Amino acid sequence: MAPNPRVTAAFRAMRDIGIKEAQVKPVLKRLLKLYEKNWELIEEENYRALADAIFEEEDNVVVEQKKKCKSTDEDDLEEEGQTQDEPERPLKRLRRGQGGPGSSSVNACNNSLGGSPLKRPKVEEGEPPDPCLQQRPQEMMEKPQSIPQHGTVNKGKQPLLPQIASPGKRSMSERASHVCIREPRVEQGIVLLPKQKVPDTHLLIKPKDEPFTDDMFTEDVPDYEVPIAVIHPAPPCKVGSSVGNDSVENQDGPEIPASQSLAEGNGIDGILASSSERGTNCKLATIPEESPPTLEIASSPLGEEGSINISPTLDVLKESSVQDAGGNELGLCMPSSNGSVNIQCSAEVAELLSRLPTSLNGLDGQKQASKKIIPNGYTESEREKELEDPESTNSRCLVVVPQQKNPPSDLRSLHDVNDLTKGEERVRISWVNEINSECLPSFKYIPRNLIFQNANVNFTLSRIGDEDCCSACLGDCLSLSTLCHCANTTGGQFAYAKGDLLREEFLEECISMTRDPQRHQHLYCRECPLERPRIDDCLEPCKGHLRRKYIKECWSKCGCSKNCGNRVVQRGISCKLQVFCTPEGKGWGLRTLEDLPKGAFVCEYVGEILTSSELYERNLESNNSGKRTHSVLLDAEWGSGALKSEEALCLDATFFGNVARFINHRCLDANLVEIPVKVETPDHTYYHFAFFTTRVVAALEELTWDYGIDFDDHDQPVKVFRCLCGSKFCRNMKRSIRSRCATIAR
Ligand SMILES: C[S@@+](CC[C@H](N)C(=O)[O-])C[C@H]1O[C@@H](n2cnc3c(N)ncnc32)[C@H](O)[C@@H]1O
Repeated sequence: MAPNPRVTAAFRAMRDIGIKEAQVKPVLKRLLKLYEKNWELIEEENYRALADAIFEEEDNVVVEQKKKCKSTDEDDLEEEGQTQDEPERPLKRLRRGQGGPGSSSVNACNNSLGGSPLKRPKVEEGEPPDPCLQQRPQEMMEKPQSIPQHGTVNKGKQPLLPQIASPGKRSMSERASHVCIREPRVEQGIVLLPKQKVPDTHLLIKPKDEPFTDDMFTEDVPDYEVPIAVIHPAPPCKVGSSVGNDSVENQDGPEIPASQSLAEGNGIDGILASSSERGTNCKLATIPEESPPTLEIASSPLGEEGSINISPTLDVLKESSVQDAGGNELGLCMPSSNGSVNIQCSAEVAELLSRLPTSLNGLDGQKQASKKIIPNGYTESEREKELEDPESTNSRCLVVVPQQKNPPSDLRSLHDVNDLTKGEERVRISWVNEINSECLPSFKYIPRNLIFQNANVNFTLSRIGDEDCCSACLGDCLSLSTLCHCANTTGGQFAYAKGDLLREEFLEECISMTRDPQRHQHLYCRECPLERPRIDDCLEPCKGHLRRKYIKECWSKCGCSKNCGNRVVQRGISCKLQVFCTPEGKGWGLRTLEDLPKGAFVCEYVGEILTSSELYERNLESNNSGKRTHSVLLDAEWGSGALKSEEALCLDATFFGNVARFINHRCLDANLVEIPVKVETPDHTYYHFAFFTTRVVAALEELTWDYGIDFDDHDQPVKVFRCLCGSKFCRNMKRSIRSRCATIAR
């Protein structure tokens, strides 16, 4: 009998992700029985249910084997070490927890299974982390403190990376706003080694465990969490098209005249009202065919419509098309009175748009060349002044935002399709929606972090000692025969090699920290800012912080030139990027329009600098109003014991941010890695959060980073989105089968 083509296809799909037929067969049989031969359930999402079930099965085998392997000795650890050295095996991170004494037996068991992908380490509750891999709190703290007992008090959660903070509620919508949750669950039988968690700094009341249910897969609930950035403030009408993006040196620096944005006028364009208006509430004008070639564009911050005449006829708008850098046809989202519509637009139209009055196209910053700006945004004169007068520092890199808790809800903005940065960056960054009629969410584009209010970020020159700068250097520090002081932070070598790329060795170390944090040192705070007393006034022990590698760039006090090879992040974005609507349903994403080499700087995560308390307050407010925030916790060098709760800093890009707010998550094998960068201050609490490529990235590839979410963590304070990253190492895959089985069992 001829083999059932559906069976053959299933085998093929599994083979593609490295699963053998022998493994597939029994599971497939069981699934068919379970689903009453409903093949659709098995086939959808590229056999996700099948893959999940196979992994589930493997896990069960691991548990079984683990019981038998309790007595495994240190040889197993060595064996694991070898396994972890395998090149390009990004699933390492999924084995987190391996390597400790308590886990060695597990490793042996896992290894004996032949290293099937997507294996999750099983960890014994209460087992301590590997002393070789972690620096104990006793060693790190001024006063000794007992090691947090994982799986007991601490529940094994340990923050590892700068994370995105979470709000206090757990409704699905609120969960969407918290991107980087590194909080792997601790469950019976799971080894507790350095954990990935984004501790919930901002919760007064810690939500109870909430098991995953199938609710997120039902019809009445969005299939995945609606992206934060898309949901929050409602968009005004926007012109949505792209003509690719030109790389333009912005000679004028970041200063943009108040007149340039369509929505400017109230000082904080980009901040919109309610999230519910998103996507449907664009104030758009329908243009009947016979109507004159005038496009009505809602342009005022308050929503009044400003009328601008554009010469092309509607026919041009409707019949032509514009192509992006990849030659794809691009849609142009034009105004209409009954909602946003996608109209094909010609390159001429796109060109016309770029020739709109500068007050409308946001590009007039480029025409003003009155001041000479050095790449980090300082004018020469400002820099000189800063050197003369230490008190006058901080002037450019950080600006104190006028007090403004939440932006007024009646302000609107347009994002220029040719350059959503409005000339704030050295390059233009376009945006395009080839999928639907959604416009970009509203936010104010800022190229550098801004202090919101209370963040204690101190840039005074006097705090930078001679050992922290290279005042005697000239030109390019990377070309010097002897290394200058600025290489000290990075172990006597600069992080960068020639050509603005990271040194391979340095980059690999950073990638390893992200993908396999258990192998790296952790620090423990005496009083962890993330564990500040909540409602019960009881300070929980620190769960540990990954001691990350830093880049330390030359800065204002250094004598080298602005083109010094050790100044990369501070010069800003230089590659061609584009924000686009992802076809997979992840909302907006960021892609490169040119090939990028490995180790290249892409962009920083820019936002408002808040203390964790401020973010906490903001999240509370947001939760009440249904808005969302997305934020990154700056915790790369905590653990000295000196950091107080209110000093813990975060970046929130919800209202003010740059392109990084559009970077989506990808499990494990993301093409970007985040690295802390010190530019203006030796402070450990503040640094830049910069993204570099982990490999060569081809033009038009989406740029992604691993938020560090543990999709299996039932104890996570927020319900994370349903991951659509498409990685074969996706940590979210297993969830779907569980919820399906739960549904069927009911
Ligand atoms: C920082 S935003 C990234 C940009 C976002 N896609 C947007 O449209 O603004 C994070 C949100 O994007 C969505 N997202 C990111 N990565 C995703 C993924 N792998 N699968 C599904 N949704 C994802 C989630 O809704 C998440 O809360």
